[in-house]
Amino acid sequence: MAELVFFSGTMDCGKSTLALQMDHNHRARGRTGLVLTKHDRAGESVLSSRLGLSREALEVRDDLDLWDLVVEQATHGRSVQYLICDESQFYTPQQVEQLARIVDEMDIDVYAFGITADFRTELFPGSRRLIELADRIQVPQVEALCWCGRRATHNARVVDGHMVVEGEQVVVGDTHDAPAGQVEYEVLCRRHYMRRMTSHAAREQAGSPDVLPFDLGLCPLPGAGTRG
Ligand SMILES: Nc1ncnc2c1ncn2[C@@H]1O[C@H](COP(=O)(O)OP(=O)(O)O)[C@@H](O)[C@H]1O
Ligand SMILES: Cc1cn([C@H]2C[C@H](O)[C@@H](COP(=O)(O)O)O2)c(=O)[nH]c1=O
Repeated sequence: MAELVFFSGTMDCGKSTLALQMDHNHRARGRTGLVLTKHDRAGESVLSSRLGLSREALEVRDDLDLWDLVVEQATHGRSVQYLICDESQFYTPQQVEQLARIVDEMDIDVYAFGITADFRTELFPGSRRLIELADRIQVPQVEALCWCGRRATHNARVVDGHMVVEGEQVVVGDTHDAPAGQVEYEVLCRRHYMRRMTSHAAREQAGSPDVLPFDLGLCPLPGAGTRG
């Protein structure tokens, strides 16, 4: 029986890599599917992973009806046995409902990949609907880590090293250093998310003669790589 599976984790935990691997494995066994994405960092109509792999993908625009898309493929004699849906946090709730219908009424497997919450810890509307409707929610095996060494659970938005908690929900970006004044992201454990303690802020505090180690949450200095 087909399933709607939501592979969900923080940024940079390997979701897009897994999406590409799953597509590869299905295709290697002669199955035919569609690969979709929305607002990938690498640009339009591409699904890219930080490991360097990428492939062409169908860009999901807000007005795209995913049910109609699959029906149209079938009408043209193209068999669809699975869907890979990356960056699914950006899909509309209606599109997620269309995915569930595709699973139930067409018996097609749908594998969705995405982050659950934004930089304010609020659920993206698409992710909320996926959590509500998915047969299974699966956490990728590779953990992204906070600078302190703990498992990262939150996505922080950072500008010039400082965490921001206000702004547009959607700003496409990466976890690498961004040019001055531009948005980048850093994954943090909850403790450091709550304290707004990015790696940059922790380094600044550690350098200050006024700060005791306790102020860093008994954590080692950034880069030390052990848990506090
Ligand atoms: N140079 C590298 N060598 C090995 N693994 C890497 C390298 N760069 C990135 N990665 C892996 O890729 C993961 C990010 O993969 P990606 O699929 O882009 O993540 P996501 O889609 O969840 O944001 C990192 O957590 C890391 O495990
Ligand atoms: C937290 C957060 C993230 N985004 C954007 C940033 C990236 O373009 C994607 C996540 O991609 P990844 O493959 O999981 O790294 O989402 C955003 O727009 N708003 C946010 O709050």
